[in-house]
Amino acid sequence: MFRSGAFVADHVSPVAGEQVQPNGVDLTVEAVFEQVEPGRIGRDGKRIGEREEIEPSVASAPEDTDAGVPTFRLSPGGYVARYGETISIPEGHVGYVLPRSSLMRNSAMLHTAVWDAGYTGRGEGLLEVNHDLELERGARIAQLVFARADHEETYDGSYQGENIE
Ligand SMILES: O=c1ccn([C@H]2C[C@H](O)[C@@H](COP(=O)(O)OP(=O)(O)OP(=O)(O)O)O2)c(=O)[nH]1
Repeated sequence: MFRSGAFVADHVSPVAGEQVQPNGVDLTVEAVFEQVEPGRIGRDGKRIGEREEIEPSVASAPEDTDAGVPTFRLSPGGYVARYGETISIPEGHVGYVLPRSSLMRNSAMLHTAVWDAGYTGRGEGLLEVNHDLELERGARIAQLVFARADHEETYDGSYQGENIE
């Protein structure tokens, strides 16, 4: 059974009222990276390839609708997007992040994996861009939902506590 958005919101920080949806909490994009070196997935262990952070630009022309708002201007390619919220998956639950459909409607997609019980961090997703895309920093790109789930242990992997200042 999936939990309510109000329940999910208790495990997301920071969260504004407008991010809380009936069945989950909207996540925003805080940073975007482009991988520049090979990574490796081994039978034991893995190495995450080096990345470069994409700098958002700020339009200053008064006629621009996004004047003053840092905006990632992305050409087609694969990017790693970091969410703006710290997420904690409570025991007895599993998390899923689903993309906002407006991304798909703009020929982009957010690919995500399983969020384990016990994980805390500011996680990441793979942003696939198939057509030039302007993404304002802080824009909502995804929704986090929680389902009740049995588990033996809690998450204790290398991403525990990632990206928390
Ligand atoms: O789209 C996702 C899915 C998960 N996570 C976080 C939460 C999850 O608990 C953690 C680890 O995910 P997973 O277990 O799939 O990664 P792994 O490659 O198996 O890492 P590890 O070896 O640490 O288990 O990463 C994300 O940031 N983004």
